[in-house]
Amino acid sequence: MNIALLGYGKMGKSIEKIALERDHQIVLKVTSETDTFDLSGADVAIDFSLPSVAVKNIKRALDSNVPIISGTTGWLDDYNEVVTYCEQREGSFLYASNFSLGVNLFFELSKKLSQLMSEFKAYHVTMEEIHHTQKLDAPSGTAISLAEAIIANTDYTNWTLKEAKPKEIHIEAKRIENTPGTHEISYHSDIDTISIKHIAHSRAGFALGALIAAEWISDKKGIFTMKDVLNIG
Ligand SMILES: NC(=O)C1=CN([C@@H]2O[C@H](COP(=O)(O)OP(=O)(O)OC[C@H]3O[C@@H](n4cnc5c(N)ncnc54)[C@H](O)[C@@H]3O)[C@@H](O)[C@H]2O)C=CC1
Ligand SMILES: O=C(O)C1=N[C@H](C(=O)O)C[C@H](O)C1
Repeated sequence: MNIALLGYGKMGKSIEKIALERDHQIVLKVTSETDTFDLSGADVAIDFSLPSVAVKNIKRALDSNVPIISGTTGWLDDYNEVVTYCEQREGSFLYASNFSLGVNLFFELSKKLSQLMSEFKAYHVTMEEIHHTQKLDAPSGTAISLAEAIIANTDYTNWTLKEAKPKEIHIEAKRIENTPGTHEISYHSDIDTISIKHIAHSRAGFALGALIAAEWISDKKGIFTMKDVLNIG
């Protein structure tokens, strides 16, 4: 496949490495230095850029009739607008807050745990996410996905980075040098704590998942998630 990389930072470079190993070609690399670009030679576009430019990039790919995968986090207030834009153009679009197989399994594990724990009111849930110090958004997109799924399956109402009131999920966002991404969910009672944790050892899982999604979407039309790609959940 001919791949356009919209964003050629830490993730763009990780994706390029794995794409070449899987016999794909990188036909375009867009960075903050790029003035104009042409997507006509691309079979698929992969956006790992910045929260402030992701929507523009996604719309640009849809305007060019190129299927678009987005992993950029921190822009989801505009998600519904992007879905409508894609539907109007009969395009192909897939967003995932986390492309790694491990985290997508962790999403399922957390959902099941939240359903189980919703019956046991002595426990309250908290979350911790740790990422590298260059990360622009907090909490992580993955933490938001995890929290939203807990809210959908329990009587928690919202998440907060501040001190949690009853029915709120407290998320602690830590920033530590060279940390690719760690997420831990804990259910606390006076007697004990139950925790589940996912630790990314590198960016390879995110990059491989994004490429698998790009290969999968290249001959499809519609709006998708990683559940469609991995056939889980
Ligand atoms: N969904 C997932 O599995 C993952 C998502 N992410 C997210 O991906 C995004 C990028 O992460 P990193 O690569 O670590 O960031 P980074 O800061 O290393 O790279 C960002 C890139 O975007 C480029 N850029 C700036 N303006 C642009 C524009 N107008 N169009 C296209 N590119 C532009 C920058 O020049 C840079 O190359 C973040 O939002 C991060 O949260 C990161 C890892 C995994
Ligand atoms: O910025 C990152 O690095 C990551 N961002 C994603 C997120 O916000 O959840 C996914 C992963 O945790 C790495």
